[in-house]
Amino acid sequence: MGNIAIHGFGRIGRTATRAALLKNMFVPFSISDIKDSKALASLFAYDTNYGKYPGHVTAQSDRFIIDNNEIAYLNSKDALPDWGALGVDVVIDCTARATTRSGAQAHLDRGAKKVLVSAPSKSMEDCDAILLPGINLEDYNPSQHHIISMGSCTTNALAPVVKIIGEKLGIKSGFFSTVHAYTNSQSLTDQPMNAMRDSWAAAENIIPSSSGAAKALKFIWPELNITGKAYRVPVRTGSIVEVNVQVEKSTSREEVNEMFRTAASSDQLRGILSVLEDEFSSARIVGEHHSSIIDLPLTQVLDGNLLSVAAWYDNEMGYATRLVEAALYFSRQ
Ligand SMILES: NC(=O)c1ccc[n+]([C@@H]2O[C@H](COP(=O)([O-])OP(=O)(O)OC[C@H]3O[C@@H](n4cnc5c(N)ncnc54)[C@H](O)[C@@H]3O)[C@@H](O)[C@H]2O)c1
Repeated sequence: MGNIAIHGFGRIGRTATRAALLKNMFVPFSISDIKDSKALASLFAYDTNYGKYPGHVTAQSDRFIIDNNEIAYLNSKDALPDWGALGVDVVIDCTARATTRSGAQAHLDRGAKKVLVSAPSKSMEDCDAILLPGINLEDYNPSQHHIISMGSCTTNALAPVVKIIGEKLGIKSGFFSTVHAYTNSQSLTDQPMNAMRDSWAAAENIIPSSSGAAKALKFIWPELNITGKAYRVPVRTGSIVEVNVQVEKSTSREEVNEMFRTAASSDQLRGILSVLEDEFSSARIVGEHHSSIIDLPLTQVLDGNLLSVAAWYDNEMGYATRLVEAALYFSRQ
């Protein structure tokens, strides 16, 4: 297995590290950020969304000690780490700065072999592939794919839904809307932001927003005719995407729900897709490692061909778990 580095130790970087360590997947070779290591260690140890890390966490200026693992801390305020000299193979970029090709290429120029971007790239030209666990990870081509985007948390929640409905019933066209927790890209109180709607207080508003999920899905299924948007709402994590599609083949609510039950226990989607039989709210899925959790009681079918399906996802933990699984996969190829 090659060395994996976490670059950007914010919500996704810390949650990915927690998932990698607690699921015994790997110990990151290094963690890098531009902030103080002690502050970052404190945030890792005591997390508002996931509670106290169940182990020992301390920091010095150049390292974290988590459990019995010493993990190098590289402050990259002035320059990116020299990945080649360090022997790092896969950099998971969780800073939002690698969504352009030049931002991601900077890691390759510093000697990394692969960059895994924790977001949708700005355009198809800004990455070599969009690869999602359970969907198309096996399309990874080590000689061609060096900058890999894993899409967004919403992409990963939507993809199993689109895959199953597409394969079993055929999708003519459709819309999705995700009701999404707020994130650090929004404002705590009102202030002008680049995206106008982000200018209003995140914990006090329902904020319509764009979603890059449809664009990322088109990389996987170029013929897919789906588009959608997001509504950012005042929860700290935990989101739900509703997909409304017209299907080719007439179906029933019972048939659709049975399709998802079967898919959730399939080899390809076990651990990625799950189903809820009972009625819950978003608190139910906070901390879940599955990245697409179908709320079966919400499934609706109108006139046989108009279908509505809702999938929950912990936008942090579900996505971060897929991210470390993907990084591990690339590091082993
Ligand atoms: N939060 C979510 O629910 C979520 C889900 C999926 C994907 N994402 C994506 O993941 C990325 C990170 O999101 P986040 O919510 O973790 O953001 P965040 O603001 O919590 O974390 C970003 C981290 O990157 C660090 N950073 C900034 N510039 C840096 C630099 N030049 N070098 C090193 N570190 C730097 C920051 O100090 C911070 O710790 C974004 O692209 C976001 O779209 C977020």
